[in-house]
Amino acid sequence: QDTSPAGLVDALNGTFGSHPGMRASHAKGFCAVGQFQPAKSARDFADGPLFGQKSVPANVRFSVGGGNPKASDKSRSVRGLSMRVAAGGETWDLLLISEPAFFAATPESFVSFLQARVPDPATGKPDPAKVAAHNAAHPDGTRQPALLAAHAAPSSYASTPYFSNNAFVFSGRGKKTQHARIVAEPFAPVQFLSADEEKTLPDLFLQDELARRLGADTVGFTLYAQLPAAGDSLLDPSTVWQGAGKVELGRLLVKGQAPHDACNGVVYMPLALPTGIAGSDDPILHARGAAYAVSLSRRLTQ
Ligand code: HEM
Repeated sequence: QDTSPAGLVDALNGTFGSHPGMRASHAKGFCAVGQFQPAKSARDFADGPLFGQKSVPANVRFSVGGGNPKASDKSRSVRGLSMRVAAGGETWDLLLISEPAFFAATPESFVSFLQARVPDPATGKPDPAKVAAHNAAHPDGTRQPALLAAHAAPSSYASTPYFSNNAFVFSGRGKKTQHARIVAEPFAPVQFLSADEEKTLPDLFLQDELARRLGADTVGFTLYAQLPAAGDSLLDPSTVWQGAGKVELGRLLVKGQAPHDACNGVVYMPLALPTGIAGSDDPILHARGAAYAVSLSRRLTQ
C-alpha cells in the first residue's frame, strides 16, 4: 500500500475522482472571515504570544467532507471548519470536523478505507463486500461511519460542534504540559436536519443558510481544549474520547463570507501551530501535512 504523501492523495482521488482546481478532500466549501478572541485564562494552558492577543483576524473555510465538489449538503458525511489566525509572529491553523472520531487510526488504514469505497462501476456505489472486508481488517474504520449513520447532516454550519480528533500537546504557564484534543462548540443550539428536510431541501443550501444567519445573528464557536480521561488514546484519532473536562481557549466569531480567493490559494496545515501547542505522536497527524501540500500543488497546477 502506498502511504507516501502522493499515495494518500491518490487514494482520495481514486475514490472521489480527480477534480481540477479542487482540494483532494473537503473539495466543496467556501471562505469566510472572522475574529479569534483568546480567553483570558488561555495562557495558563497554552503560553504563547498568540494567546495574549485581544482579538486576531481569522481566515475561515467551511466544507463538506470528501473529494466530490458536487456532494450534497444533505449527505451524511462530515462538515469541516478550518481557521488560520496569525499574530505576534505566530500562525495557528486549526482543522476540525463535525464528528468526534476520524475514519482511520493509521495511514495504511486510511488508504484501505478509501480503496474499499471506490465506486463499483455497475452500481456507482461502494461494493458492500469490500467495505465488510476492510471493517474486518481495520475495526478503527467502523466508528466514524457509525456516528454519521446515527443522525442526519447538520442543518447549518453554525449548528454543529467540530472536533480535531488528533491530540495536541499544550504547554501553559509554569511549563506544565498536557495532552488535549480541540473542540469547537457552536453558540447556536446543535441541530440536525429533520427527516422531512433530509428529503425536501435542495442539495445546495448551507452557504445561503449561513448568509441568512450572519445577517440576523452572531455566528460563532467557543474553542475548548478537551482533556483526556484515563484510557483515552493520545495516538488514535479514530476513537471517541470519554474526556475529563475542558479548558476554554477562546471564541471564534464568524463575521461574513469571503470571496473564493480568500482561502483557496492557501492550504491549512495541521502542524502550523503557535507557541503553547505542539503536535502529539499521533501517526495520522504527522502524515497529513505533506499530503495537504501535494493536494495544494495539484490543485494549483492541474
Ligand atoms: C492521513 C490522514 C489525512 C489525510 C491524508 C488528509 C488529506 C487531506 C487533503 C489532501 C486535504 C485537502 C488539502 C488542500 O488541498 O488544501 C484535506 C482537507 C481537510 N482535512 Fe484532511 N486528511 C487527513 C486527516 C484529517 C483529519 C484527522 C481531520 C480532522 C479534523 C481532517 C480534516 C480536514 C479538513 C477540515 C480539511 C479541509 C481544509 C480546508 O478547508 O481547506 N483531515 N485533508
